[in-house]
Amino acid sequence: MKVLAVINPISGDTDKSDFITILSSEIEKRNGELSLYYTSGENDDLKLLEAINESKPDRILAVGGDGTMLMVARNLINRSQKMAIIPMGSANGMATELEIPINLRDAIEVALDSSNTLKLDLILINGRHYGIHIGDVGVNAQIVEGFEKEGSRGMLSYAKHFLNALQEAEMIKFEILADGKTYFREGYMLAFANAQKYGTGIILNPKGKLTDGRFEICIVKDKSFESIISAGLTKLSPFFVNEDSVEVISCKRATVKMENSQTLQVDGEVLGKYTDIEAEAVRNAVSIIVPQKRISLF
Ligand SMILES: Nc1ncnc2c1ncn2[C@@H]1O[C@H](COP(=O)(O)OP(=O)(O)OP(=O)(O)O)[C@@H](O)[C@H]1O
Repeated sequence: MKVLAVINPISGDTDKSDFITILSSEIEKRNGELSLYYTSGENDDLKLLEAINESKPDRILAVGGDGTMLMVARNLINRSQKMAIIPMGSANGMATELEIPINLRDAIEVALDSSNTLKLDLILINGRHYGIHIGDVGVNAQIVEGFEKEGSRGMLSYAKHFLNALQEAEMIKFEILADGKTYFREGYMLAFANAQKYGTGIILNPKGKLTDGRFEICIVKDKSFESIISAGLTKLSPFFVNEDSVEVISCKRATVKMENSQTLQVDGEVLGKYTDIEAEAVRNAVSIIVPQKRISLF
């Protein structure tokens, strides 16, 4: 078995050298071959494709957070290689969602030995940005933006920006065209959700399925949303955003228009400010290795 590990050296602010030692020895035990690609944050898409063409791996391990996972996933669309996730980010939303173990040895075992794969949908935003997890405008995008500007990482800093952004949150008017139907709505945020929850464990979209060829537009409408502060701080107990404060529209394709341009974040990356956002589900775009036995069924 040929394995390419795509490693984000800075994700989660953790050193990856112990992990690489364990991974090398586990691959050696299985008579496999390991190649490493370290992300630089510059031109990684192109360089990763070169690394894949050179090492011709059977499995590709995304070692980092959701951002690293998305970078690997979007480069595997229409390719035969399967990807696995080693959760080593500051928030590992997709790993949690897919029930990938947080314990590194267990995650390595799944990545190397499981034959169970899911064909995951992606969301294509404005025709050129892929998302795998959750993208949004409004209060959460402002937190991510503040977080990025400060150049800080980690949950505490996230919580600080969370509080600032919540205090300044404004109602935004949305004109939504989803699968041919028009909706006029107002809310503190609007999310394009492929998955159910954020990396913090906040469940935004309880009906989300990663493999159904659809995504959900979730409009958060009231300030009871403030209660998610506690969930943002603890990371421990999953918190359901009050059902009455979120409207969920399930669709395959949507356009959202806003009066004033709003910051858009997708999977933790700020893409810029937009007044118009188009989103489209890309069905079964990438094969992801998941544990042999999973509790929830997708
Ligand atoms: N060598 C590097 N130096 C600086 N940034 C990098 C490097 N490699 C990747 N990146 C950046 O790391 C980000 C992805 O991080 P990822 O989501 O995997 O981990 P994370 O710790 O969860 O991140 P975050 O702290 O943003 O939540 C991308 O913005 C990418 O451009």
